[in-house]
Amino acid sequence: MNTYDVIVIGSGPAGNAAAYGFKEQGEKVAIIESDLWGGTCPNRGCDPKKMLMSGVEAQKRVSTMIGKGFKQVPNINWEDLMAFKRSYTDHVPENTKTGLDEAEIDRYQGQAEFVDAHNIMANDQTLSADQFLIATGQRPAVLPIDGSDLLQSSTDFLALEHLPKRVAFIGAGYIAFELAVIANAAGSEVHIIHHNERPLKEFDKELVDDLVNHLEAEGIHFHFNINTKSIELSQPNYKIVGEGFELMTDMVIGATGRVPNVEGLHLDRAGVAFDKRGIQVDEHLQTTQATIFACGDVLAKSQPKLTPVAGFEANYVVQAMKAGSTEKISYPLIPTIVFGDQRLARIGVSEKELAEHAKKYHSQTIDLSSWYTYQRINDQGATIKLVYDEQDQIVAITCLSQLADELINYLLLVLSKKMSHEEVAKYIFAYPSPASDLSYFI
Ligand SMILES: Cc1cc2nc3c(=O)[nH]c(=O)nc-3n(C[C@H](O)[C@H](O)[C@H](O)COP(=O)(O)OP(=O)(O)OC[C@H]3O[C@@H](n4cnc5c(N)ncnc54)[C@H](O)[C@@H]3O)c2cc1C
Ligand SMILES: NC(=O)c1ccc[n+]([C@@H]2O[C@H](COP(=O)([O-])OP(=O)(O)OC[C@H]3O[C@@H](n4cnc5c(N)ncnc54)[C@H](O)[C@@H]3O)[C@@H](O)[C@H]2O)c1
Repeated sequence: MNTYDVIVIGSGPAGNAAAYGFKEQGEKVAIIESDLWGGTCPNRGCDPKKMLMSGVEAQKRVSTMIGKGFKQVPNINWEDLMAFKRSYTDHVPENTKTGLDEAEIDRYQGQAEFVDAHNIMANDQTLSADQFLIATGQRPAVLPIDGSDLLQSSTDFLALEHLPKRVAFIGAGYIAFELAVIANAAGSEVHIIHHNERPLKEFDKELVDDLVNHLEAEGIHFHFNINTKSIELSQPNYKIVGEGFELMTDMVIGATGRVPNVEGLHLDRAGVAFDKRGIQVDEHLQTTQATIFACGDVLAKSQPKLTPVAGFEANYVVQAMKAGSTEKISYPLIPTIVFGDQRLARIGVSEKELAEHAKKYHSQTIDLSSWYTYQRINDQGATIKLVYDEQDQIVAITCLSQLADELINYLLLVLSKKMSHEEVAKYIFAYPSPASDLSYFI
């Protein structure tokens, strides 16, 4: 039987980063992956989505300049854009494997199943280790409705050879917004069906409403307060049925969240507790079994499920597992972005906290469209909202603009370092750029 110091389960951003970390610490390490090496982010998540989004960004930059030197909005050729995406994704599993091999981290392909707290099976082989790290991520949730087998997922969308004429998304979170923008820009008729009237509920309502208005003007159809009851196959199309609602479409994407990959692991045999949100861990990312830790999307934790969060936890857990005991994990500020031609980005105290203690906070919304940074790119929807506490300290910021993804990272540094206006004003930022506006916000 092959024996290791540590076995990592899952080769996504969490597991892969941790495996290298253990190796650098001089441990004998193995990693088990049941599907594509590299995990969700580079194969069927962030990275392929952003490759497709780059086509949208190029198109939308021209469309905001119509009448200002440009006459025509360019069409997106889906097949070519997909080939561009594949030029990256096709190499991810092989490159991931090569990297692990070069680092002398043993790889096993197969669904990992615990035998007990020190032994695991992968592809009929039993492996043993002193410690395990579970980093098995999440998969798309499937709505429990009639015809749920007809639902497709973000994974299917990101691999579409040909774009259907009509696409409907059920759910109005990150995935629906981002993929809807891509499909709409590439020429599909796009519908987003949501069960209440509050899409993207982790983001500021005022700016979400602005984003919805912008996307409606771009041609995306929103249907709020629709409880989807069933999906029917109406060859060759699909009929989505809700109360007093029917919609014909060519593809239905379920985008109602993601669920942790825990079932196949036989966690009960290893004494690892979990619930429907994921694996339970303490503040050292240790599970209910002392020798088994977990990190990344599979955790039952409230931190957003994002690639940089998975990487942060991986770095932490390598130290925690090696040292036996370290300080509790302490998360820095975590910025989040909904990508699109208009990007919605936020940082700081959660919308839930702001709503629950509304009296403690006050805010200011600034229309940035006439600021030179945004005027020069004709970004007419550019807005920033700053939320302050009773001491007038900034506690949360939401921005909506073509440059929000850049701006939020500068604001992350300013907020993390608790920089005052005077401190920000000491720096000379390159002009004109989103950074050169910083001292006017802070
Ligand atoms: C469409 C989409 C877009 C996204 N966009 C962004 C974005 O723009 N920015 C961002 O920060 N995040 C984004 N995310 C989230 C990001 O992809 C995840 O947060 C990140 O991949 C989590 O990493 P992980 O290693 O925890 O899990 P994963 O990347 O999911 O990796 C887990 C791995 O474990 C494997 N596995 C599962 N069970 C077993 C088992 N029993 N045995 C062996 N292996 C197993 C899986 O096959 C998988 O490869 C996006 C996600 C999706 C779906
Ligand atoms: N840009 C990014 O960072 C990015 C992009 C994509 C995905 N992600 C990650 O992937 C996760 C999953 O994304 P997601 O969009 O699937 O989940 P999500 O949790 O962001 O959104 C799911 C949405 O579906 C709605 N919903 C739930 N049940 C419904 C029903 N029966 N009918 C209609 N709507 C329903 C919810 O109210 C919610 O708005 C995200 O939370 C995030 O962690 C991140």
